[in-house]
Amino acid sequence: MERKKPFCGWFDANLSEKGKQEAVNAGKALKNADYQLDIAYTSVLTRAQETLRSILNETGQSNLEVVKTWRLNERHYGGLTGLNKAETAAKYGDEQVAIWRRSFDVPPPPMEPDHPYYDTIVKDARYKDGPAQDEFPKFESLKLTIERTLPFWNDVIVPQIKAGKRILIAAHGNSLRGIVKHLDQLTDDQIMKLNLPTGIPFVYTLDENLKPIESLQFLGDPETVKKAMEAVAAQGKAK
Ligand SMILES: O=C(O)[C@H](O)COP(=O)(O)O
Repeated sequence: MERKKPFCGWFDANLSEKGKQEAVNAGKALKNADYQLDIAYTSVLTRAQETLRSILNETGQSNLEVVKTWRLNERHYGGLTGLNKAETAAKYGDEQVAIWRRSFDVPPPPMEPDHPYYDTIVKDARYKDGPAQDEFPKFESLKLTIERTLPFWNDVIVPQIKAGKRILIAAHGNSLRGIVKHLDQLTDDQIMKLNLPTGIPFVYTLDENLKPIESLQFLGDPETVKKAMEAVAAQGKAK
């Protein structure tokens, strides 16, 4: 197991070598399933954009229209940003880290102006069109993440789906958990137990009322998906 995972949140980390390989594999899985796409959405963070680029290369659709928005960013991990997850668990306990990572509405501690990444993030030119400085997050729970992701889903993505477009979203564990919670109408308790695996695409086919015809379907064999979910969950354990 990899032991060096930091909380990234809005820190603009590059993909690891493993992440790059996972992105290629995700692209192959979509190609094998023969998905044709009309438009793609991603966050303003490099790791999601790199993932999307690899996927589109693999599927032979590198010219696809791509829309980037901070509203699909990973949740803002506040004062935990940059800290090693396993070391944080050793210091504060597995239970506290599980609350910070997966509780629905308990946010991590805030990112204060003396945090090493505060200026890098707040002053980053990619946020010039939003969020506004007085609304710029210092931390986000899943609840707060959903509050900024869902308006984009409803106002921008839903009209495209209604127009018959087939869409791809390359985003992050927690911004995607928000969309899954919304689509599958999961309770606050149910979403706490869901760890989305990295690098394994999942598919929704929606009916005319935008309700999933089937809930969350992964493009991977069940054993691989289960192991990948367990690996994500284990990142927050001291041992
Ligand atoms: O930003 C991060 O650190 C990860 O993308 C998601 O982290 P989590 O699985 O600990 O919530």
